[in-house]
Amino acid sequence: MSAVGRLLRRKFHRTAINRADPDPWGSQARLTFAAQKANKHEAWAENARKIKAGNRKSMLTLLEERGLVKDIAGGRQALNNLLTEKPIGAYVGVDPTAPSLHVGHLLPLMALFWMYLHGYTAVTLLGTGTVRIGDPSGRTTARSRQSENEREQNCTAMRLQLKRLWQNVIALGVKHEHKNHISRERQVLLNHTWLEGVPAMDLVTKLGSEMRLGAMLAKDTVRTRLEGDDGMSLSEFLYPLFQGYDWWHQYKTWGVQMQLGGSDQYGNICAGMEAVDAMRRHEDIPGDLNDPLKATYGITTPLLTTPSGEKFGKSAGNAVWLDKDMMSSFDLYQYFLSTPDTHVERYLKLFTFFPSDEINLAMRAQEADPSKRIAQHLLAKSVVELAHGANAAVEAEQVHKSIFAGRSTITFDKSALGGSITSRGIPAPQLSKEQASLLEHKLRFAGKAKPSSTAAEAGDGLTGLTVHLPESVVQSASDFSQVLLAAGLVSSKSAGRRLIDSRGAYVVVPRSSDTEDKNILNWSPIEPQHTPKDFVIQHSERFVVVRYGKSKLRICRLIDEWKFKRKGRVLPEEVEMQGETAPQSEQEQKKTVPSVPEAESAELRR
Ligand SMILES: N[C@@H](Cc1ccc(O)cc1)C(=O)O
Repeated sequence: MSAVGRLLRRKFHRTAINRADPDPWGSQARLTFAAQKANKHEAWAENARKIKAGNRKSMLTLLEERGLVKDIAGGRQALNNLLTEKPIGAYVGVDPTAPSLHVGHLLPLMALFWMYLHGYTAVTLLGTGTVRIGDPSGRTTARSRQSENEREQNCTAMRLQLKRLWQNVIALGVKHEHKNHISRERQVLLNHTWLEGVPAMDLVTKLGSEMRLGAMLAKDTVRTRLEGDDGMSLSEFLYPLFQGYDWWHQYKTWGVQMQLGGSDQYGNICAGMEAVDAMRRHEDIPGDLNDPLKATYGITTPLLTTPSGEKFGKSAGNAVWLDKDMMSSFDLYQYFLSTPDTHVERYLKLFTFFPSDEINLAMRAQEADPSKRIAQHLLAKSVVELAHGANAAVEAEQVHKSIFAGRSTITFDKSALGGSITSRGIPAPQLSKEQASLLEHKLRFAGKAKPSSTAAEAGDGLTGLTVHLPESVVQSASDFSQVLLAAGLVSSKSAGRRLIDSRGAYVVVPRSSDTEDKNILNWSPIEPQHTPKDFVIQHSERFVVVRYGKSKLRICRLIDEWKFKRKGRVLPEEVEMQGETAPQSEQEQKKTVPSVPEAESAELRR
C-alpha cells in the first residue's frame, strides 16, 4: 500500500478511544457555572484574535471553501464578523413529510454540523407544526394531506433519525480531532411545541402588520401557482410567517441569529429575517435594532445536480434515503461509490469532515490510479458512517469487497436466512410492536417511492437487497430476462436480454457439493442459454442471487404464488421503449442497457 493509502487508512480506522481531547471525561463539567462562562468567553476571544490576525480561518471562509455556501442574506462582511465575534446559534429546519431525511437534506445539515464542531450552538428543528401547513417553496402543486397517523409516524422516525445523526456527528468530531469547544451546544427542537400556542391575534397584529406583501407575492413559487388553475391556499401562502415565527422563538430562547437551508429556502429565510425584526420591534428586546451583532443572517447551500443534470439524490426518480430500513448501508455505499471522478473531490468536501489536506492526499492517490477509486470509497464509507454509524460503514465496505472480489462473508446458513440475510449471519433483532409498525410504515413509504421494484425487506446490513419472487417466475422462465425484470434490476425483458447478451449480468452458481467453501459466492456471467431454475440455491428457503454492474444486487427469495399475492406484492411492470424490438447495433445496445457507471463496468470486465 502506498504511503498516502496508509495515511488515509490510519485516519479512517482511528477509533474514539484514540481521541486527541486531553479532557475526555469533561472535567469542565465540574467547574462552576460562572467559571465555565468566563472560560467560554476567554476561549472565544482568543479564537477571534487568531482569526483577525490571519492565523486561523473564519467559520464563514471554511464553509465557503467546502462549497457549502450559495447565497448569503444579511451581508457577507457583517456575518463573517458576527461569526468571528460570537458563538451564535444557527438552525436548520426540516418538515417531516416522509419517514426519513434524504441526501438532499445533508448539505445544510453539514454546514450546521461544521458550525457545531467549531463551537456554535446548532439547532436541528423538526417542523412538526409547519408540516401541517406544507411549505409551497419550489413546488408547482400543493402537497397531499397526510393523515394524523402518518404524520405521527414520520415525526417519530425523523426525530430518532436526527438524534442518531447527531451521535454520529459527535463520533466523527472525535475522530477528526475537533477540539471539544465548551461553547458548543446542540438541540433537536419540535416546532409544534410553540406554534400551537401562538395566539392568532399576535400573529396578525405583530407579524402580519409588519410584513410586506410585495416580497411575498413576488416569490417565483407564488407567482407560478397564482397563474395556474388551482391557485394557492391562504395557509400555504402564510407558511413563511410560521417559519419566521420559529426563528423568532429560537432567537429569543437560544440566541439563534442564523438560519441555513437548501437553495429553495432563500425566500423563507428572508421572510424570517423580516419576521424576527418585526417581533423585536414589538417585544421590548434590549439593544439597538440596527446593531449588526444582534441581527439575523441566512445562508443557502447549493442545489446539487448529477452530471446528467438530474436533481442530486434522486436515483431513477427515487430519493436516496438516509434511513437504513429504506435504503441499506450497502446501497447507500454503492450510490456514492458510483460518483464520477469529475465530481468526487467536490463531494468529499461537501459530505465529509476530512480536512482539505487529507482530501488532497486522497485525490493524489486517486489520480495515480483512478481504477482503484480510492476517493469514491472514502466518500461512500464516510457518508454511510455519517448516516448509519461507524459499524455500518465498515460492514458496507466489507460486503462490497467480498461481493465484488468474488468472496463473501455472507453465510448461506439457516440462521442467516431465517428473517433476513445479514453479513455476519446474525438474525435481525426482535422488534417491539411500536418498532415493527414504524418499520412497516417506512418500508411502505419506500415501496411507494419505488414503484418499479418489489418491496424491500428489513434486515440489518443488507436491507433493500432482498426481494420476494413467486417461485413460478423462476420455474417457467426460459432465460434470465424475466427474473432480472421481476427483481427490479431492469425495466423491460428486452433490456434484460441485452444486458445478458453483453455479459453484464451475473448470477450466483449454487454449490455443487457440501465440501465447497460456503463463504465463497461463485459468480458467473449470465449466458443467454442459462435457465433460472438451474440456479436456485436451496437451503431452508429457496433463492436466486443476481446482480448487474457492481452495485445492483438482488437476493430473490422464492415463495409460493399465493403467498406472494397475499403479501399484496405485484411484479414490476415492463416499461418498453418505443421501437425497442427493432434490431440494434452494438453501439445502440450499449446505450439502452441500464446504466452502469463506466468505471464500474470497466472494472468488472477486468
Ligand atoms: N420549510 C422548510 C422546513 C422548515 C420548517 C420550519 C422552519 O422553521 C425552518 C425550515 C423546508 O421545507 O425545507
